[in-house]
Amino acid sequence: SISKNSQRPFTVIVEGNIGSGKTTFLQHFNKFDDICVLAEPIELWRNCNGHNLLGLLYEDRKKWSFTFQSYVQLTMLEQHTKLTDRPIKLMERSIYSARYCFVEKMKQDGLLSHASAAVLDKHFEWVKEYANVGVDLIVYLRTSPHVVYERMMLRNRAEEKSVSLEYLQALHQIHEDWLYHKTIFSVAAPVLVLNANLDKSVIHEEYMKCEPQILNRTLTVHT
Ligand SMILES: Cc1cc2cn([C@H]3C[C@H](O)[C@@H](CO)O3)c(=O)nc2[nH]1
Repeated sequence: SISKNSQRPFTVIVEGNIGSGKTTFLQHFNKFDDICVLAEPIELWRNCNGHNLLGLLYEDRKKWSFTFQSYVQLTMLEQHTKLTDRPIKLMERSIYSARYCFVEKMKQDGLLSHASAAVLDKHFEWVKEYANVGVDLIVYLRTSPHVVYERMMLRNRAEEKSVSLEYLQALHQIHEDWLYHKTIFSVAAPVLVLNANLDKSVIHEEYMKCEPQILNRTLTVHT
């Protein structure tokens, strides 16, 4: 039988810490007509019917974590299932990093009650089972917490003023356990690890290394 994935484009997700260069990576691949590039829908999180959920999150994590992650999960589901006539879809983050990195961290920090986490988990499990959210390749922009902390401070995103080095270190460790050591959650697809500590002046050579894998149009029917 034709599986639910047969209509899906070759789907690549780019994962990494805050400040790991995901936007720069996506921009590098914008030039290919075959690729539908989907940046993280941060503007939706900044304006949900006029509410800046991202701002609220960083003002009071305990109060807004559930609200924020609920909306993130919906917007990422929208991106996963967004139709495109292009053979390849390249997404910044995913429904997987939402659950395995950010929700996980909020659970660890007690910012999500067990009840709230259970509701997010039920929603995630349903989506994984019944929605078209399959992935074919994960690009892991691997960085050191000190490097991304510097970049985050330089980028100076208003809402992120309160983000600490400790938070980035914890988020880094969760990404490492998930995508490098593969010791915590299931990994949805093969992982390509890039050294994303490299300076902007040479990082494009590192990105070019994975062009063959990303531009590869597997003709296999997804089973
Ligand atoms: C999927 C997903 C992305 C994402 C981003 N964020 C935060 C980290 C950054 O400060 C900002 C933009 O990535 O949003 C989050 O708290 N939870 C998330 N879940």
